[in-house]
Amino acid sequence: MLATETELFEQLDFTENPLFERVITDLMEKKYSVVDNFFDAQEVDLLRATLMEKYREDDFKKAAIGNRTNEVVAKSVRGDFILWINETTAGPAENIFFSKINSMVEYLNRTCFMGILTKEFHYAVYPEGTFYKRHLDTFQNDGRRKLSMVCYLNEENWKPENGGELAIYLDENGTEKEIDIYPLPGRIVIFESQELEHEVKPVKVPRLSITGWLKTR
Ligand SMILES: O=C(O)CCC(=O)C(=O)O
Ligand SMILES: [Fe+2]
Repeated sequence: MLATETELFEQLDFTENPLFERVITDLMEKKYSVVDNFFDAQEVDLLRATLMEKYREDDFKKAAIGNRTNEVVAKSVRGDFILWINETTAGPAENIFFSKINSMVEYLNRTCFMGILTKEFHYAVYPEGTFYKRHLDTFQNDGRRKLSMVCYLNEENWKPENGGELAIYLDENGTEKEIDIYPLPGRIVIFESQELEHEVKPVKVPRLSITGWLKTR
């Protein structure tokens, strides 16, 4: 019967991905997920080299608070420098980055109907002494931001003394709980943009990353 055949094809075409399944479970249970070695050492090296090349060319801008209609550079809130990544003009490193991100997005849309339609990503460099005060990623009045994603690109020997933890604030039955996540190379953190307040603690050595948002429009 036709319907059954169609169903069968849909099943054949689908391979469960344990990593993405864990991300989904984490998001449902605690609104965030940390995946180590999402990018391997070679991929991190390539992405870091690309970031540094653009940084040296001085392409980065001081990050602003707010969107284009509400642009204020507030050093007291955040001290990072950013460069938006255009997927259509992406180089080799960024293509590797987007192909992994895209396969995860497809998986999320397919298995949990997340409805992710667009995404935006930027490189970020936090020079020594900078931070990003506690905030919610919807401060830009952008309700389309569904999931926030950060991918860390520092060198292998990142130490706790370097600071720069991502602190995520959870509400556990009315009590606040802080989770500190170190920016280890290859690690990604995904969390609910509309739900979780977070901050980047002051860094003692430059901290490199790609940050982005998966959006519903
Ligand atoms: O770099 C991080 O760990 C988080 C960055 C962040 O919160 C942001 O750019 O909105
Ligand atoms: Fe943020």
